[in-house]
Amino acid sequence: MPVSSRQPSIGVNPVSTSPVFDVIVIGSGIGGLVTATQLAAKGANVLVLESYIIPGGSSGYFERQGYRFDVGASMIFGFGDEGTTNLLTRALEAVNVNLETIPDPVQIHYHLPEDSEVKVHRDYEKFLQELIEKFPHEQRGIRKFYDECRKVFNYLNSMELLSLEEPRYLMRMFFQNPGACLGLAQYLPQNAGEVARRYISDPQLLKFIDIECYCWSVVPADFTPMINAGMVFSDRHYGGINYPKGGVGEIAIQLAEGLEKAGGQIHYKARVKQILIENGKAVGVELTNGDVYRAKRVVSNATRWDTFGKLVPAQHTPKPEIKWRKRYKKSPSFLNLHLGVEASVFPPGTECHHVIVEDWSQMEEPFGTIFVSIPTLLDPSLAPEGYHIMHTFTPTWIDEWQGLSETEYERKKEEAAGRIIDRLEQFFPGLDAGLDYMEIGTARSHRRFLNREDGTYGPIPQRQLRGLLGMPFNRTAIPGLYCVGDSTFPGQGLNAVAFSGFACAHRIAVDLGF
Ligand SMILES: NC(=O)c1ccc[n+]([C@@H]2O[C@H](COP(=O)([O-])OP(=O)(O)OC[C@H]3O[C@@H](n4cnc5c(N)ncnc54)[C@H](O)[C@@H]3O)[C@@H](O)[C@H]2O)c1
Ligand SMILES: CC(C)=CCC/C(C)=C/C=C/C(C)=C/C=C/C(C)=C/C=C/C=C(C)/C=C/C=C(C)/C=C/C=C(\C)CCC=C(C)C
Repeated sequence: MPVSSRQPSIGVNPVSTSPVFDVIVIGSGIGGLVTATQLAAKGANVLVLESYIIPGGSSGYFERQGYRFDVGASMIFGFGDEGTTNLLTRALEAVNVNLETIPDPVQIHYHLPEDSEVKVHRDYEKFLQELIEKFPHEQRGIRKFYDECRKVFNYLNSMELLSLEEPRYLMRMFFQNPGACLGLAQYLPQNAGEVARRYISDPQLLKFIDIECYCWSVVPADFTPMINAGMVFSDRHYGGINYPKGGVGEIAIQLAEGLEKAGGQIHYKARVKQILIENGKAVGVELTNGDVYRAKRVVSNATRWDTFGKLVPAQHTPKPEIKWRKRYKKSPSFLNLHLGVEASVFPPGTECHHVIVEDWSQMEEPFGTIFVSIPTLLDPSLAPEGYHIMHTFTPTWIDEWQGLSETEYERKKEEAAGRIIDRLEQFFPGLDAGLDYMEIGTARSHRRFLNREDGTYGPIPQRQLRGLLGMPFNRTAIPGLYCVGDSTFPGQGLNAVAFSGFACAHRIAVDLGF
């Protein structure tokens, strides 16, 4: 129950001063849910407030005509069963829930300019051999670069992954594993591009390293933190990429169930209007319906642009946030086509995930790179018999979709979808004729359904930065207010926001004495 439905806003004394909850989490993306479940498992009294009708945010799902579509990407890292980097497996286990997963033998099938193709096999040696066959003169460089990524991953995978804002944890890690700590400290300021160029000089191969980074970080290798590259380029061979049975949405469903089992609460259709700040400290939230909830700590799983400027009024934006915006900007959003397609369009041997770049000069441009996932090749239960789901997406900015009448907007969506399907025909002949269902989402849909300013996929560097050094951790300059999710260290990706959730919960647990 809310404390009161008529509470004063910022700076005004509250009716009640006793906090009801230990922690309120705004938003049930995977970042928010991992924070909430970790804290509930430690005995904290946690409330999650989600504006939508189900949990998950960009990792949610929707159902249409017998299809269950993933809202966001279907390639999920962090689902291994060994080491410490399997953060999704660990987050579920912490609240006694679990998920069956299906291994994917090939992470990505790249379709590159000049009809070049590369498959990233789960088997590391098989992938390296395939790449070396294309660039035999770079045999040594290829191995050195990917081995160095593996070194970073091995450091991470050998230590408990918690809050880097907790000095006692850092000291403990340092005494337990000084080599890994010093190794990671050395890679924190580096980007993948500079490491790649130490070993590789062929411009075409460097372009391949760029698309290897771009397809998950939406920036080329020179802008992609080496720690993140180490994680992504190794987890896929270590056994971390697995598709959750029942679809990506199951991760959030299970976490929400685990949260309730552990004594936490989650309220849907509960949109937070503002974070209440008294005497400079975050003390609770007010919903759009006027309900007020108070807590000792408030966590925002919204993006930093939505947190500071909307949930915290613009005049209260702390100085470090203004500085952060000079370093990072919003990435583009995506045009998403969620398609139901006749199974005959995909011959045996078709891989689940594809990345298509027809012209290197267009890789970073809107509509330049096309992403495709066909998750029903792994879990057929998500589509009616004889059909597959095909989720295809390509970067687009919000500006493309603003200021249009409803009819113009619909027409523009249809035209853009038609162009993408035409381009996909050469890789999946018969696609157009095999279409059974199509739903088109734009940057506007992301903004509306995911509450993400301009529908952004997340922060990207404004200019070349020093690796991950500029990414903020979970505490903010406002006492009592924390951020979690892709606007915090180490950035975009489910496994990345799961790390952010573990770290946020750890810091709060220490702050509250749990
Ligand atoms: N394959 C993958 O790795 C994959 C797949 C899907 C998503 N993702 C990643 O997940 C990351 C996003 O996860 P996240 O945890 O940062 O957040 P998110 O954006 O997925 O979720 C945020 C949640 O907060 C809710 N919310 C926002 N403002 C609110 C308000 N005012 N009141 C109530 N609820 C509010 C939203 O409705 C949403 O459910 C992205 O980086 C994305 O790339 C990755
Ligand atoms: C003490 C001393 C001396 C020092 C200290 C140091 C240290 C300790 C440090 C540490 C650090 C750490 C821990 C770090 C961590 C990190 C992490 C965890 C990271 C993670 C990451 C992850 C990631 C990035 C992921 C990502 C993913 C993604 C993004 C995905 C996406 C996807 C998509 C988009 C899809 C695509 C599609 C197709 C292909 C179709």
